[in-house]
Amino acid sequence: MIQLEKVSKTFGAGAGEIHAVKDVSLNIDAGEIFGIIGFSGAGKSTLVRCINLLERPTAGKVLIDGVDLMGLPEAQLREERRKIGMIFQHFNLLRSRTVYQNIAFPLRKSKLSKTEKHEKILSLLELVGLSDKTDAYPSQLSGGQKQRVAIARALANDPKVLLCDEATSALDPQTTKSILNLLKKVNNELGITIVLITHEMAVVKDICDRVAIMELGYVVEEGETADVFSHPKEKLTRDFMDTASNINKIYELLEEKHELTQIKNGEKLVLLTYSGGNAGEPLISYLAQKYQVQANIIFGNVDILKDKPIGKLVVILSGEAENMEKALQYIQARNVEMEVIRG
Ligand SMILES: Nc1ncnc2c1ncn2[C@@H]1O[C@H](COP(=O)(O)OP(=O)(O)OP(=O)(O)O)[C@@H](O)[C@H]1O
Repeated sequence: MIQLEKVSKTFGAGAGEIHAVKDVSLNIDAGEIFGIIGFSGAGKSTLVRCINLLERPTAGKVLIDGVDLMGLPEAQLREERRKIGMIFQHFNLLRSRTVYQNIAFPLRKSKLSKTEKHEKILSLLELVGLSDKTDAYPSQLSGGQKQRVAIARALANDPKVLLCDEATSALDPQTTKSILNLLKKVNNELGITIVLITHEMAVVKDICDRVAIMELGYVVEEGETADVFSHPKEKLTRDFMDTASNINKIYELLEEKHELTQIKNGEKLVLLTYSGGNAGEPLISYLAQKYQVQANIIFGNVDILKDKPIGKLVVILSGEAENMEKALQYIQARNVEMEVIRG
């Protein structure tokens, strides 16, 4: 549905040249929720703005349903753009207009009759749960309510795609959750493809089917959300995963040489990462039964990524040297990732 082919975007020229997006190729399928994650300055906003040509790529191609947007004359491009709605971090509502008028705004050039427009606006208000705020002004609304108005406005022209530029970054965690639920509903009930960019792992974890990770203008890793985060190839991906779990706490304890992390001669402190079915519990009892290797759990965390559990356990393993060796081999054969932190 959305194809980006070797898209690059450069700002400025000469010594001040900034390569915001470099050689990015992505295929986003119809009906999916696709996340683009990266730290500030990675190029996410620029890339997402290239999808509707709010930024014109310096090189590469943008195709929507096979139509090459960069080859279109202005009038036709405007038409194609109506298929792509967009919402922003700071909502961008018209402050001097009511909720109703904000949603009506993109319909001013629509071919719908006055009654059809009115009905459309009422149904959008119902969809986003703001039927009782028709005549309110943006200043009278909470952040979450403002974003709901922005979503209704973005859906007014029945787009096929909704681009979300840090749409929940200005919201508290509970409001974020409710906006993400609304986006899921929009995706499920209206079949709209959603591309969202965020620096928050929690957002990706909750709703993205697939994800791309950006760094310095490049997409450095991409794939199904649970796969990418259960077997991260890049350090950056691992860092994102860690921001959403308590795993960093264990690294702090290690740094402090906390007594929990102290090991005796012959012991090993290991981090086990498992995903999907290969849960930690039977593994640990098996190590004791079969190899007489004891596992003392000092930290545990389970994340649910798009319905798939990803667990992390930090354990101290102790036992006879020969048995330990076999136990470690067994762990790896079980497809549980193992990192020896100490020992
Ligand atoms: N219009 C512009 N003119 C010049 N440089 C720009 C412009 N827009 C973005 N940049 C630069 O391009 C780089 C990528 O910025 P971009 O906003 O795309 O990153 P981001 O990952 O979305 O970060 P953030 O979340 O902080 O917005 C940055 O170095 C930024 O300063």
